[in-house]
Amino acid sequence: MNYDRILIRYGELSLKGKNRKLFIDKLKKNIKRVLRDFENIQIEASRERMFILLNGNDGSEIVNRLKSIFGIQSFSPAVKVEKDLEKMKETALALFQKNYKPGQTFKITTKRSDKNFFMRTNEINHTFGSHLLQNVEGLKVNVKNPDVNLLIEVRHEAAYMTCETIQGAGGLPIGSSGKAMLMLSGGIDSPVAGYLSMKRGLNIEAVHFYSPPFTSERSKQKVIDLTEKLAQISGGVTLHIVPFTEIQQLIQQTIPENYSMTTTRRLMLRITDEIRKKRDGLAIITGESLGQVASQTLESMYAINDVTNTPIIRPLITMDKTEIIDIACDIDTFDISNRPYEDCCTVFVPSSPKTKPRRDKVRHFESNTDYEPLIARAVENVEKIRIKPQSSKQELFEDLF
Ligand SMILES: Nc1ncnc2c1ncn2[C@@H]1O[C@H](COP(=O)(O)OP(=O)(O)OP(=O)(O)O)[C@@H](O)[C@H]1O
Repeated sequence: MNYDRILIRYGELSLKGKNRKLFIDKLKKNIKRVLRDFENIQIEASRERMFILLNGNDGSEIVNRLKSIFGIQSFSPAVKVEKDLEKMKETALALFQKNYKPGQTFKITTKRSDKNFFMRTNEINHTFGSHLLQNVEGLKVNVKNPDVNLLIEVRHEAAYMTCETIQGAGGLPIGSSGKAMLMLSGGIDSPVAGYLSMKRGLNIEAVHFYSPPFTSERSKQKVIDLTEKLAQISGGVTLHIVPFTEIQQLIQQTIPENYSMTTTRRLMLRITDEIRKKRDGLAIITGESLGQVASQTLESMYAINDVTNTPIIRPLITMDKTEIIDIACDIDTFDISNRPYEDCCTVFVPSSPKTKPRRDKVRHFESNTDYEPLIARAVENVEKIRIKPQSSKQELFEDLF
């Protein structure tokens, strides 16, 4: 008895009332994209469940790819069976024998969403439990901590059976919450902020400020590689590389040193906002975490945020560095972020930046310079790169199929 499909549970989508259809459509589209190289799979979606019909394809690789798709709470390789008691028993036994090793314990868990099915949940558990006990020698039940949990879902159209439930990535399907611009430095934090935003359904485009010759090709490559990691999750990310040298040099000449970082951040935000407008985004994402460095005190954020009314999303704002690093390791960006190449902000960092800059002061310092033409020029000269994921790696789950 081999699994012939994958049953997908939506998780949080079930809370979304009227938007449900939109979310399910997005999820279906995202799954299709991730599995586009599997030629004859079929995806069937209903309000409660989605099914991927394998039609002879490699299930282990499909399982592997599904693990990182947002909007999936959990999923199971499964078999579909007609709601005929004898056929169900036969299938349950065959499936169990395939997944059980002598000496292991088991239990049956039934989900009966077809309320017209002639047996109730407990009755199904008992009937199938007895059937397995009668047919598998030495088998024992363990309700609390079984080695094998045979799940039976009795649905309207058929019953489904599985011995595996795999944790999904959770969250909402990418694209279901709209588009936002991620300010992506070469550091540890901003890729994590991008990942968490995608997890809540945001489609992201990345914006990176680059100051050659003070920052090298290798620092640019680092940001491309980080974007590639994010693209692996979403299927593709547009990266906007903003030439920033001219503006940074002007800031050095016109702004008192201890306020130069505040102005730098304000100009980055203004430019990102201009790119956002052109790209129809609705928010800006940063990797800021409260109190982490001088630019991330509340006073600093207040002075920097002054330049725009656009929502600024800061997914890491309350997180500790260790928590951020754990996620960076999970999403495989930590080692890239740790490459020792300079960022435009580290090159121009003042020796003692103001940790509590005042908004009126920074406005005053900037009032002597017309930044508009420089901002327009930077936006005009943005280098736009569409970054696609590399082909995904195959790991784990071979033995399920
Ligand atoms: N060169 C850059 N290009 C684009 N965004 C940047 C750049 N430098 C900083 N940012 C944005 O500003 C945020 C705060 O940057 P800062 O250097 O103060 O903090 P950080 O803790 O080092 O963040 P990160 O680890 O993301 O670099 C970053 O998370 C990022 O969103």
